[in-house]
Amino acid sequence: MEMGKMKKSLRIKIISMGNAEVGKSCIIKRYCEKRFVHKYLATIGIDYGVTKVNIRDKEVKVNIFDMAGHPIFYEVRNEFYKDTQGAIIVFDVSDRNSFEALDSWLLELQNEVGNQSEVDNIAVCVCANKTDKKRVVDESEGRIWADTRGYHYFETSAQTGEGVTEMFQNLFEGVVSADQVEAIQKLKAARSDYERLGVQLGASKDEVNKAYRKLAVLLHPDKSVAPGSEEAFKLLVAARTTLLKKCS
Ligand SMILES: Nc1nc2c(ncn2[C@@H]2O[C@H](COP(=O)(O)OP(=O)(O)OP(=O)(O)O)[C@@H](O)[C@H]2O)c(=O)[nH]1
Repeated sequence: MEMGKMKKSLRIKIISMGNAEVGKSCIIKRYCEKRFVHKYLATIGIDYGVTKVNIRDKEVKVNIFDMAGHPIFYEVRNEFYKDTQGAIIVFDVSDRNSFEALDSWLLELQNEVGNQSEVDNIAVCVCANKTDKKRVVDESEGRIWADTRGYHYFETSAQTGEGVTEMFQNLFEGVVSADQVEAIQKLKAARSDYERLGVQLGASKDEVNKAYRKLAVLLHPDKSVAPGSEEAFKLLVAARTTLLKKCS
């Protein structure tokens, strides 16, 4: 079989958070349009969809878990936080309660993910939605909330489309850097340890170590949340070990 055909496409997991009726589903639908495969799992209060996006020329599959915002669905939502790489946290600019609820959504995220370093690795975009409506929460208030927590802030309207594409693009780029994507794909597709490290046959110890370090910085599981980086890192370590043995 041709190697190229065996390459798995990259996958990322995104969730939506925010009070009921703030417009989470509408934002997602607006973005995904015709490419959105929509399955409503009514009994568990979650909408699940898959879309494909290009992040700087790399095709990435995005699994979107659209959470029901109503408190009664908490027991259903909580199991979907695991392994999340990106999150949109939405409030409605015409509803102050939904803005004031943002901290409790963050708390839910922290509680469910558990590990703080994992939480820190999640790319988060704050959406001030329904900007087409009469607002009661100013842009400056929303922006300050997001900035003080280190999140990107976007003003969106699922109705007019304002800010939606820009917000998702930013989110995806926050999850997967182009260099990481490329390094993972190359490592997985490579057919020899030399190819994995990108060194010539008969490379010296120094060359092997140098090539290893360059890739390890990108792929170390503590640093990379790009999908597949853990597996790629293992391949990298194994390739280096084998080649170093050959050098001595
Ligand atoms: N004017 C206006 N209405 C919006 C906008 N986005 C969503 N809505 C409306 O707000 C309501 C709720 O939208 P949904 O997307 O279903 O809200 P949700 O956050 O997914 O709600 P839950 O699934 O209950 O958590 C719908 O009636 C939408 O038509 C927007 O940008 N502008």
